Amino acid sequence: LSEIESLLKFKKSLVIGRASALESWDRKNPPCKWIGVLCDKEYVWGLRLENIELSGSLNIEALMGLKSLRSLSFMNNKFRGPFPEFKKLGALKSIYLSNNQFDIKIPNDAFDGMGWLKKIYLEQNKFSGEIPMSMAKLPKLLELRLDGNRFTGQIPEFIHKPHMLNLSNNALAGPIPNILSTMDQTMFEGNQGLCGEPLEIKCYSPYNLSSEPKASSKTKSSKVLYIVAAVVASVLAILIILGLIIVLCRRRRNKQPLLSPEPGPSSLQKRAGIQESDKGQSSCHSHRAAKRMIHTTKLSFLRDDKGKFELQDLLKASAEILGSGCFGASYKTVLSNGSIMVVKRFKHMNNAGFEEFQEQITRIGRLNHDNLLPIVAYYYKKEEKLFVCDFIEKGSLAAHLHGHKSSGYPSLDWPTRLNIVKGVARGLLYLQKNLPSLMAPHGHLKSSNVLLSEKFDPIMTDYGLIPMINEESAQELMVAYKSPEYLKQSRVTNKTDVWGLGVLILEILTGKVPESFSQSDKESEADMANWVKSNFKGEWSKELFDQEMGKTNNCEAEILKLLKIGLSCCEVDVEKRLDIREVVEMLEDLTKEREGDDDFYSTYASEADGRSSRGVSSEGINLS
Ligand SMILES: Nc1ncnc2c1ncn2[C@@H]1O[C@H](COP(=O)(O)OP(=O)(O)OP(=O)(O)O)[C@@H](O)[C@H]1O
Repeated sequence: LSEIESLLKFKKSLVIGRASALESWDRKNPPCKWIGVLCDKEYVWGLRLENIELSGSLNIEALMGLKSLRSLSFMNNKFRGPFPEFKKLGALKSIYLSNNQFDIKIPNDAFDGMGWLKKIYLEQNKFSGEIPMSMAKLPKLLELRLDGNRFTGQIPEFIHKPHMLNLSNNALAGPIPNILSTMDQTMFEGNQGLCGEPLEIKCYSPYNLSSEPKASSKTKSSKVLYIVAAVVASVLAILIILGLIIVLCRRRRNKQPLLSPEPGPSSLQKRAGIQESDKGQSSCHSHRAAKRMIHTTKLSFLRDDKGKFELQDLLKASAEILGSGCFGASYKTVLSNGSIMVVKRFKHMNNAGFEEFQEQITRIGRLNHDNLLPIVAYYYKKEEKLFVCDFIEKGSLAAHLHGHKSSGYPSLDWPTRLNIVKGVARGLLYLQKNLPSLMAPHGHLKSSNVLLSEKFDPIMTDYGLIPMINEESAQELMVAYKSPEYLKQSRVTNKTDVWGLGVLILEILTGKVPESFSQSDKESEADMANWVKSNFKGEWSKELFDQEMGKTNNCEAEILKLLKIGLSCCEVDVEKRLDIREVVEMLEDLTKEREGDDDFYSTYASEADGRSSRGVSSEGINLS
């Protein structure tokens, strides 16, 4: 078959959700002009069909006519069904199937004979069963992502250590093979049964016995022990479930409502139009129903340092609207115990079912970092989600940069701005390490989602939400999907948050609103970088930088360095863009020369007119 015939045959096996997505796949155009077909010297070397709601089957056999084919990407689609027969394409170097709906076991020999395969991305599907042995035996494997699936059993012995491996959030058990023991521990997190280095969980019998080749009698006894342990665990689990069901049924019989009777519309209720939930009318036939009932009628707490309060307390409290974003409005409410909380109401959040939602929110709830605002509690109902968190008095970075005159706060000075950038970068690095299953662990970084603490340290909100937001709304509303890689190649990568940070740096330095550069082709934030690039002549210029920054106090060299870091973060080519670890290091280096100069802030304070806290008044402007 010619390349055209092969591709058209392959297309026939696809069901295309977005009707016009493959319109260009037509005989009248050469295949190298077709959408998603990547060519090198007129030969097809890759297919990149991402984010176009593809389903149906992947007719790998049809692609055998493409002799130069090396890379296949079908990420972010709706494929399911049998595992594609990639091994028929022995010269493939990379396979991307992330974020699809595969819910099958991968045959053990699925990768046999794929001697050139370097990259396998299968994360965020529902693959089950054991990790295939043929995968662990690939001689050139460099990058492997299997996170966010349902793989079970032990990790096979890899014949060599991949550069990048992510097995987090599966159901793997047993000892981590020695060869992988020096990898980052986050790559194994979220697997209940794994033990050994790099996790801080010691392997006890039976797994520590089976980690090395053993005499057959030992293997047998470890198997027996394992079976006994599994039986005991199952019996215990059944007893706990039965106990829970009995407790819930008794509660119901005693007619103890989970929510007290509604006294009439309350303030938050009135303002937000929040409906009271089903009041637990469901029967308690199963544990699952019981569990769901709890979560549809009560607030679920992720932290307990705020004391417990009920949904009713929130609904009764007086509420003030803080603002409305793309996903809904945020309200400030004062509880009867005096705590001031913010309730954010989320629309467009039905991407994940109840269990997936809960998994993701639990992951977010485990995070703990000074530059991340924790979610205190949440309320789940199919059509409505509420997130509750602390009220941050000083409000958002956006308000301080673009509306400080009306907010009554002085404008932000240079050291404060630099401190904000550093904190945001550290927070992003932490997110990347701790939510490794997400391509863009923040995904929605913008100045209104950076709040400022009492000491003007940044506290980020609205992170980790991508898996929960409806796909179409995410593509329309979330910052990550406005990145050049999404607009040009329909992909979000693990450097997408870096691009968001770059835009934030440019916003902080220029005082310009990124959205004001919006064009009809929607490449708004990339245009802000272009604007800076075309106005930056490599040296200090009064026009480029925010006049509200006040005196720059001989820090021009540092400011210029930060601008260059910001521009490197906005590099359109993802490969050339810095990664977040590099950005953090560069930011730490930026002020190395004045390290140990504890007087920096105070000197600054004394020289900046009218500076209160860590801001300067606009009268102090003196950009030299
Ligand atoms: N915990 C909080 N404390 C103080 N102000 C907050 C808090 N959470 C949000 N805000 C502010 O409330 C306003 C509305 O926030 P909200 O998150 O609803 O929308 P947004 O950030 O403008 O957009 P998006 O919905 O895209 O995140 C913003 O100005 C935000 O900075």
